[in-house]
Amino acid sequence: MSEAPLVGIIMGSTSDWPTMEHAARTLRDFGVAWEAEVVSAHRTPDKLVSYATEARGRGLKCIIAGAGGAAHLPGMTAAITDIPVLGVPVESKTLHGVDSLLSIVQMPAGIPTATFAIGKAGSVNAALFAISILANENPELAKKLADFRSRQSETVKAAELPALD
Ligand SMILES: Nc1c(C(=O)O)ncn1[C@@H]1O[C@H](COP(=O)(O)O)[C@@H](O)[C@H]1O
Repeated sequence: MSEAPLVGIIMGSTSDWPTMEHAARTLRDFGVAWEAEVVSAHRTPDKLVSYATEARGRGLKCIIAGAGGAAHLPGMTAAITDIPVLGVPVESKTLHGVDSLLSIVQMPAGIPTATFAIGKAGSVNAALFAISILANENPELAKKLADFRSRQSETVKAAELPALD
């Protein structure tokens, strides 16, 4: 039997998966149980309501929501559930994700929605942020996060710049 997911990854369209899979890969690398689904505030509003309403009861500790363009999904999810919602602006073709970023970040006071960088960096960081939320109550996960950070530092310190021609 597979473990019950602790982190839900939702996205407005299958076209967001090349961005959002980085969140899934990061969670998988840390051994955190996750699930991923397409849920759209615009195209499947009833599915959004049921997903967000049931999230806490199903044991999800936070939701990573990625969307592009008029990216209402993260904010609308946060409007329905009070578990943390981490928004990832997906890079759009016409406005390069600035539209997505501004749609997610400018929430009215009272409905907080965390907002990450546009694209892959935001997707990875949303997952690392979810891991740090879970690590508050899970010392084993906290140790994995600390080890990840020190490995990352060592890699950067050991990096060498190319010689000039
Ligand atoms: N921003 C939203 C929402 C929403 O916020 O509910 N639903 C779909 N979308 C976005 O529309 C873009 C284009 O979608 P298609 O590629 O399916 O046309 C995607 O980036 C998706 O996140």
